Order: sequence, then structure tokens, then C-alpha cells
Amino acid sequence: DRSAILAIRSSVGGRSILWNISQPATPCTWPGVVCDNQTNRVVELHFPGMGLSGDLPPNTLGNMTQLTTLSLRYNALSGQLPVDIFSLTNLRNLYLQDNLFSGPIPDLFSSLGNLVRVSFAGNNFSGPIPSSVNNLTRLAKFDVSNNQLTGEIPSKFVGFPESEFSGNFLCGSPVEACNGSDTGSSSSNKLSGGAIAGIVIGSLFILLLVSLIFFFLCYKKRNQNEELKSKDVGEVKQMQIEIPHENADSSSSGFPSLTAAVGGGGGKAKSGEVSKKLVFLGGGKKQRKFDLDDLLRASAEVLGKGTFGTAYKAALEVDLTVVVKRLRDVTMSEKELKEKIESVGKMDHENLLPLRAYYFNGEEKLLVCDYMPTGSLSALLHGNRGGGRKPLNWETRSIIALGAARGITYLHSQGPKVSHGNIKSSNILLTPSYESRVSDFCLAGLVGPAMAPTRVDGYRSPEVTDIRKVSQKADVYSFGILLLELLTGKSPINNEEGVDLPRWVQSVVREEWTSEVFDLELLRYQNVEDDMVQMLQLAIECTAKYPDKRPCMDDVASKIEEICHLSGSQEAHTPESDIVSNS
Ligand SMILES: Nc1ncnc2c1ncn2[C@@H]1O[C@H](COP(=O)(O)OP(=O)(O)OP(=O)(O)O)[C@@H](O)[C@H]1O
Repeated sequence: DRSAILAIRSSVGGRSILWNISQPATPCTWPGVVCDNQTNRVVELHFPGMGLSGDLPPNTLGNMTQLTTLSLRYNALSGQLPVDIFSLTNLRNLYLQDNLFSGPIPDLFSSLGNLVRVSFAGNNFSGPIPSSVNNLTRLAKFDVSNNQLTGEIPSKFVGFPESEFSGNFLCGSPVEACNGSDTGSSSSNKLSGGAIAGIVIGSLFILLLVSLIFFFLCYKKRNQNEELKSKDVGEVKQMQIEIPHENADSSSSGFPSLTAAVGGGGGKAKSGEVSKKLVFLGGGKKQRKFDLDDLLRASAEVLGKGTFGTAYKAALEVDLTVVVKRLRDVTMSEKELKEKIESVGKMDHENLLPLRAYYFNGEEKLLVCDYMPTGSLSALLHGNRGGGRKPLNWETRSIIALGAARGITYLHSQGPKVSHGNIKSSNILLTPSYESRVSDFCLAGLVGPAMAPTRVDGYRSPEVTDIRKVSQKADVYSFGILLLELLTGKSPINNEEGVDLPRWVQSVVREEWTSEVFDLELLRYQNVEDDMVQMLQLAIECTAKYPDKRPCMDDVASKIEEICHLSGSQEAHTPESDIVSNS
């Protein structure tokens, strides 16, 4: 290993201060060199931005057979990649971005079967990406942006981020589809003047046609809006007669009233049907009651649009704020819906956010639950990542996981067909002491298949093709994703790897979980590393591809208790400063 590094040095130079060969015989103490403690073999080389230039020497790197990471990014290395690099079968990370490498990515590249992350971005690599890369099953990142690559992108990269392939002459998913012509064609394929003129005229014609269609659609839309406006006025009047309330359009807080926010007191009521009744759920439970007028008068703020419709925060009084969900596209009959909501209203567990009340009148369907001022786990994990954020410690994360697991376990205990159906971090709401309250449970059958939104995709188990047909084992899968989210700090919907979390985690070898997988915020808690590894294993079990291979929720909750030494009910006592660490 030592002589290989010295050979590289004499070929490509670099800043001598970083290559002090008068040092001891072992290269393990040289800057940028990482060795295995037991074997003393070099496992990682990190020479980023060290002023290396020229061609890498042949038959050199290939001798460093234990190399797992090779980082030569931000240098001025040129020429083709030496062939012996492709014999480094232990290599997992290859970072060669921002150099001057040229020539093809050879077929041999696919012999690096352990590769997980590769960046060739910002070089002059040319020719096609060999289709044999389809065999690199662990590859999770492959950034070849800004090279001279041509041809069709191998099918392996469907679903990878487009940005990793941009700035080339490539076609096919994830960039634009191939149309049969070679975008990287040589001068012999240059278009004639006539052909160019034809294309220009054709394009102008298409532009004209598109503009005409656009104007026509705008015109039609405007007419429709005018029609709707006149209809709405009628409906608002109708609702205002049916549901009388004072001061409906504005409130003292400056936010519009709920009536105004939902568009004039709600949707269309069935003719002759008048309902002012807000039906409270939860039986004899002590809770403050209010009537529909109070609700409609309350100042309302949109919280977001979810699977079932829009959620509004409605402040009724100084100390009474609720969330109103306005359901849309409900496919059930009103009778069925009432039965369903009544049964959901009976669910009672300390880790569930109960439904407080509902209101149905014709097309208008409102669900009411308590507002949770601390917000959701999603906001806590992913909000404010840029700056001014308080890291979320391991203990808090495990208490949140356990609370959510217990809430879901309770649901599953209500019958083999009862499942949550929409487990995700925005549906785990938190009390001020960071206890979990699982929300939006058992509502999966409410909306039609057209509502199957891509937004739940990151959590949805592979066997679920219709979001109305969920199961307890599908819940376990989604919960496993939630655990991965807690452990990695990455959102399953929108993460920089652009891959699904289980696939990404499993592409990293176990020894590297600590450095590669866990949220950086968790790395400071070294005494709990074992617990985190066990939790990650549990998450992987939960996200098994086949439902039968997944544990049941009851066992998942017990396992979390065991891993984190948490048993009994978690007290709501911990002040915020103990929960989110300040450093
Ligand atoms: N009771 C609540 N208290 C505080 N925030 C809430 C409450 N209910 C929902 N939210 C927040 O309001 C936003 C919109 O919620 P909503 O449930 O409508 O959509 P979602 O959770 O994003 O998706 P889905 O409808 O699929 O559950 C989310 O950010 C959610 O965390």
C-alpha cells in the first residue's frame, strides 16, 4: 500500500507538505490515509483538492486491494481511468468528481460489485454508460453530471435524480425519453440548411398552435369562473340562511373566519336539508363543547392539504383551538361514513389523537380534533434544518417511536381488519412534552383510488396498490419507514439520495451504519450506538418486502421498550431543554 501511494505521488505530484514520506514506514498516519486497525492495510484514501495533476499511474491503485473509499475529487487528474482500478472489488465509494478524466466508462466498471456511491461529475468522460452497470445492485448514487456521455441511460437508474445525469448527451429515464436519434451525434450527422429551416418553420407553427389553444383555454376558464362566481353567491346566501352566524368573514385575530376560509360557510347543502348539528364523539368524556356557529366564526388558518382534504386551524377562544378537516371526494354513502366516523370516535388510547366532533350536511363534511401546538414529528425532524435548529436527542426520538408504536398497537388490537392506513411523520403529532399522538387513523377507506397520492409513496408498502386496501402488515411497513426516518433524519418522500430509505440503508454495509446512516445529530451520543443499531435492525425487519416476514405491531412496541429500556407509560414530564439538546 505504501509503495502504491508513493508511486501515485511521483506521478501526479500534489502538495508535498501533505505527503511527508520521511514519516514512519507505515502510511497509516499520513494525512488522508485510513487503515484498518487490525490488518494495517489501507482502506480509505482521501486526497480531495490536493493539487494532483496528470495521469494516474497504471498498475498501482489495483495493489491496494482492501480499499473501500477512494476520493480524488477536486484535482486536475486527466487521462483515462487506469484499468487496475476495476480490480478493487472492495470499493464502495468512488469520488472522482471535478477532475479532467476522459475516455469511456468501460464495461469493466461493473466488476466493482460493492459500489454504493460513485461520482464522476464534472469530468470529460465520453461514450455510453455500459449497460452492465445494471448488475451493480448496491449502487445508490451515481452522479455523472457534466461529462460528454452519450446514448441511453441503463434501466438501473430509473428513479435516480435527474440532476445526476444532466449536462451530458444522454437520454431515457431519469432525463428525457430517447426519440431514436443519437443526441451526441458527430459532424457527419449535421443537419442540412433545408432541414434546419424546416424545423424552424415547424416549431413556429407549433408555437402558434399552442398559443391559440392556450388563449382558448384561458377564455373558457374565465367564462367558467364567471359562471361559478354567480353560482357561489347563490350558495353562500343559501348557507348563510341555513346556518346563520354573525361576523362570518373576519375575526379579531386578523385571520379570516372558518366560514370565509372554506368559501362562504361550506359547500352545497341538499335542498331542504338544514343541519346545525355538530356531533360530539367520545361519549361521556369531559371536553368543552361548542356549537357550529362558534366553529364557523372562529378565525381559521390553513395548515395544509392532505389526503382527505384541507386542514384548518380554528381558534374558537383564547384557550380553545381545534383543527377542522374538510373532507373532499368522499366515496362512501353518508350512512356508511357516519358509522365509520362513530367507530373511529370510540378509539381511545393515550397515544391517539381522538376525533372530537363531526359535521355532515350534504357535500359538506367536517371532522374536528384538538390542535397540537408542538406540531408534527415531520416538522420537528425536517423543519429548520438550515439554521437555528435544536438537535433532537436519541431519548426523545425513542420515546416518540414507542408512543407511536403503542398507539398503532392499540388500533390493531381492535380487530384483525383494523389498521391505521396512513402512518407517516406528519400524522404523528406531539404534546409539549413530546409524547406521540397518532392522528388520521382508520380513514383509509374514505376516499377513492384516484386519491392515491404520490405523497404517501415513501411510506407505502410494496404490496399496497390501492390505498383503500391497507392491512396491519402494511402499517408495520410504514412504521418501519418512520423508524428509519427517526434514525437517519431523512424524509422518505424527499431525500437527497432520491431513493427509498430501506433500499438506501441496506446498501450501506453494517460497519458503516454509524458513520453513513445515522442522523448526524445522533452521532454525539456514543453510549447509545448499540441501541440505535438494534433499532435500525428492527426498522429493516418491519420494512421486509413480504408482509409475512414483518413482525406484528405488538412485538415491535415490546422490542422498542426492550432496546431503549423504556417500559411502563412514559411520563409527560421532561422539560424541552432536556429533550432537544442545545449544542
Ligand atoms: N391536530 C393537529 N394539530 C397540529 N397540526 C396538525 C394537526 N392535524 C394536522 N396537522 C398538520 O397540518 C398539516 C396538514 O395535515 P393533514 O392531515 O391534512 O395532511 P397530511 O398529514 O400532510 O396528509 P394526510 O392527509 O395524508 O394525513 C400537516 O402538516 C399536519 O402535521
